[in-house]
Amino acid sequence: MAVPEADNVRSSEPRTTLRPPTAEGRAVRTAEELRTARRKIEARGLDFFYGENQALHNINLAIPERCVTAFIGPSGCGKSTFLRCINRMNDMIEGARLSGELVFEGVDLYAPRIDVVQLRKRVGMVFQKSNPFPKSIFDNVAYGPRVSGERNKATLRTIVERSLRHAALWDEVKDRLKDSALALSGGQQQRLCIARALATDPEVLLMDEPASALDPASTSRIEDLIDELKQSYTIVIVTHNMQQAARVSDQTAFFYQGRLIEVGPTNALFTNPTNKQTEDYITGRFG
Ligand SMILES: Nc1ncnc2c1ncn2[C@@H]1O[C@H](COP(=O)(O)OP(=O)(O)OP(=O)(O)O)[C@@H](O)[C@H]1O
Repeated sequence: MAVPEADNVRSSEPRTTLRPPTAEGRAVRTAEELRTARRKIEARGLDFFYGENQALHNINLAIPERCVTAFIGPSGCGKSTFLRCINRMNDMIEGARLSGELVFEGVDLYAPRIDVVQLRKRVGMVFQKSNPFPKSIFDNVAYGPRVSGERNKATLRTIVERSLRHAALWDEVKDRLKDSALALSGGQQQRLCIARALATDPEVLLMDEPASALDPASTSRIEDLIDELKQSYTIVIVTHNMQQAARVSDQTAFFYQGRLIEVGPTNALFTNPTNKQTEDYITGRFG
């Protein structure tokens, strides 16, 4: 079955055949490029616990710089938990505990001297449900820089325009920056949230099912945007939509029951998985 061009296939749809990704029009990194890319983030023997419950087991995974890495796997397998380890969002959960190493640019993210506020500036996050603040479009994007102490109006205007352009939203909103962000469509709100995440000039963008609440046209725009953004940012995306993973990512990691079962170049993983569980999942035998 061919991959539909701009659909929004839900995980509940039957997946009956192995589908190669449509690389058409997208700058997919080759296996060699992935292999030689700088390792932006690397998990080494990472275990993660919610109290007594171990959610991640001995994860060893390198995330290459300026590439898109997709996390796939059935519900509850630990994709979001791992994503949230990268910006230490799990820190806020009582009883949560991590062991092993999670290295960002050569530094262990869980070392005692790490400044978590600084880390979250370098690692932006976009959630499944767009969550603009009940403020103007401008103030949403300017929020992060203002919190960081930026007061110069001209600088803020420059940052807002640059971020909205990067998020492919500028042309749609440039004449109504003072309007409420809540008046934007769902797809526009999600791109606004991406602009807000970009405004603090992060190096990494974490996206937890960023398009799952969007219509097909908005989904397609977000996917195009991801493809553009990877020229400048390292992107990690959690998705239930395997066709989306195939379309947007360079590397795919398959998780199952808290374990990383297989990781590899997306094209290879979808066309020729080395692990039986991966094959069963991507062909829809479970999930
Ligand atoms: N805040 C939490 N407190 C306790 N347990 C949690 C918490 N968040 C997740 N878990 C548990 O950790 C395991 C992994 O959950 P996680 O949300 O990371 O999986 P997932 O693969 O992202 O799932 P989904 O695709 O449904 O979002 C599950 O057993 C889940 O119940």
